[in-house]
Amino acid sequence: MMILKDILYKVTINAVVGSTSISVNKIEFDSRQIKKNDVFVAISGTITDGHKFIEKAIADGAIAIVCETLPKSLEEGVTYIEVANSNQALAYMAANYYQHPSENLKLIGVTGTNGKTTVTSLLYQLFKKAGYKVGLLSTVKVMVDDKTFRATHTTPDSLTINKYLKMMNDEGVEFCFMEVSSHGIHQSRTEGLKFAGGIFTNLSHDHLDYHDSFAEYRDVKKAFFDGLPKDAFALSNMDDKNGLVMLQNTVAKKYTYALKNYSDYRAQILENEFGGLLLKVNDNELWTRLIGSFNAYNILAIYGAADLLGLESEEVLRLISELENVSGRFQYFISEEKITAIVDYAHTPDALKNVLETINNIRTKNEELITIVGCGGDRDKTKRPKMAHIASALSTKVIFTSDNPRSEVPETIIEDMEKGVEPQNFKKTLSITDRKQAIKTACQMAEAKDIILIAGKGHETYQEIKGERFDFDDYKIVREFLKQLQK
Ligand SMILES: CC(=O)N[C@H]1[C@@H](OP(=O)(O)OP(=O)(O)OC[C@H]2O[C@@H](n3ccc(=O)[nH]c3=O)[C@H](O)[C@@H]2O)O[C@H](CO)[C@@H](O)[C@@H]1O[C@H](C)C(=O)N[C@@H](C)C(=O)N[C@H](CCC(=O)O)C(=O)O
Ligand SMILES: Nc1ncnc2c1ncn2[C@@H]1O[C@H](COP(=O)(O)OP(=O)(O)OP(=O)(O)O)[C@@H](O)[C@H]1O
Repeated sequence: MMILKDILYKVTINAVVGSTSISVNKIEFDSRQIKKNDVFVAISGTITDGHKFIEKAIADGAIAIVCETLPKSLEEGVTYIEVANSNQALAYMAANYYQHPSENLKLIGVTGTNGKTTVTSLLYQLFKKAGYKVGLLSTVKVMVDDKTFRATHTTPDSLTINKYLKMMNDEGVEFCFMEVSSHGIHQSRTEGLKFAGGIFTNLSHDHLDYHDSFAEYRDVKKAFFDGLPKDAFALSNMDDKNGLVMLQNTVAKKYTYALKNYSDYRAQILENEFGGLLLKVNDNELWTRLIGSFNAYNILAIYGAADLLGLESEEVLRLISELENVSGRFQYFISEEKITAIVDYAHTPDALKNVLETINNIRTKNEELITIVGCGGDRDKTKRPKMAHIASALSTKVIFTSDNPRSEVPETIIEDMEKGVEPQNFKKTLSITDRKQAIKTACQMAEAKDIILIAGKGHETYQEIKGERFDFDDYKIVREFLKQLQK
């Protein structure tokens, strides 16, 4: 139980009806979760409006309502708080309710289009190896030191974030690495948190189904850096054309990393092969099992962050060489028949291009590259032809297939993709709606030394069709087919 007044600290309040000295049990923003003496925060969402459920919340026991517009008729005995922004109010209320857990550890936020999961997960691994108690809030999973929890979002809602951070406090966690998505920033999920550092990976075409324009998407990311406190660090990628923009208005201490441009943390790729990367980082040689030039950026960001967080440079170099790739991120194996199968989460044009270029830089001319790729339903349609264009231009064969069609007809998504294929590349492409069948066909087509890339789903273990999730694991399926095909 907490006093409502205390939970409202720092919330921008327009009007109060009733007493704020009442005891409330917990905070909820979903009327379906309301129990007796809870406070209900009404949020106007993308599908519906929480304000429609105020009456229901009261009927189910809510004792206080936080909303942007007061209902026409007010219930006796219920406290109403009119706020400027419910999402923001929720974020401050969550931090107050859980006693500001972000202030009791070093919280590092990683934002950008690609690389968030890789950078946060590797930082988690690195700090664990260095002997610390560590937390992780990522798309793949949430870790409270050694305890694993299922992730529902890249950046969960503010109540969930604070709940996990409080658990981390209770476990004695010193560092927490969290992914900060543009949806998360836009919906104020990270507001009221005290960050000790922010890392920018890169910015490319993504989420234009949600944000109105690229400029808005960029400014949302920038807002995260604008909000960092003075004693935090802001570490940005100078090889990305928006790297400087991120640092423009922040009061945090600014640091940079790059492969091509002048920066605080610099790297040069000395070797790039299927076994890993050899880098020269600020005059030291660094070996990593991670593959591909984009991972040189991730490694550099990790190196910089570890340095800024006080880890000793030599130890960091040693520990980085022990890091394992994140599940579903360039996860690969080589079959008995010497066919290489790679599963990668690349589901944006940029990420797909990176992965394909990485493979093409490593493979020889007589090794074929068969790519299996699809695009999600109910999401940004403009990336469909772009991804098909990239896949068909950079592979020897391509199979277009389904990737979480959701409420859409999968064949229509594939047709949208096919529009991006240039005429001279048509003969390389094939469309097989059923993803399992597409993987099987690729396995049958492949010969020794060929490479199969299955892009888009990475660590996901389901296929989402018409609101239902069916078991589906690219890595498991390709392994089984390649095993069956062994002669
Ligand atoms: C588009 C989007 O971001 N939606 C998020 C948003 O929900 P919403 O705005 O759609 O909510 P809504 O359904 O309109 O409902 C409005 C309000 O009414 C309430 N309600 C609703 C029904 C009811 O009976 N009673 C009730 O009180 C809801 O609890 C909500 O508070 O707020 C919810 C609570 O925080 C999120 O769970 C939800 O994420 C949905 C599930 C989602 O898919 N989000 C994705 C797009 C997302 O956030 N992705 C990013 C990463 C993307 C990436 O980088 O790939 C992420 O950080 O995960
Ligand atoms: N620094 C990078 N630059 C470009 N591409 C990258 C980078 N790091 C990873 N990728 C590619 O993007 C894919 C997604 O990587 P990762 O999961 O780390 O990104 P993310 O930002 O967490 O994306 P999401 O929020 O959608 O999970 C990887 O599988 C890889 O192909």
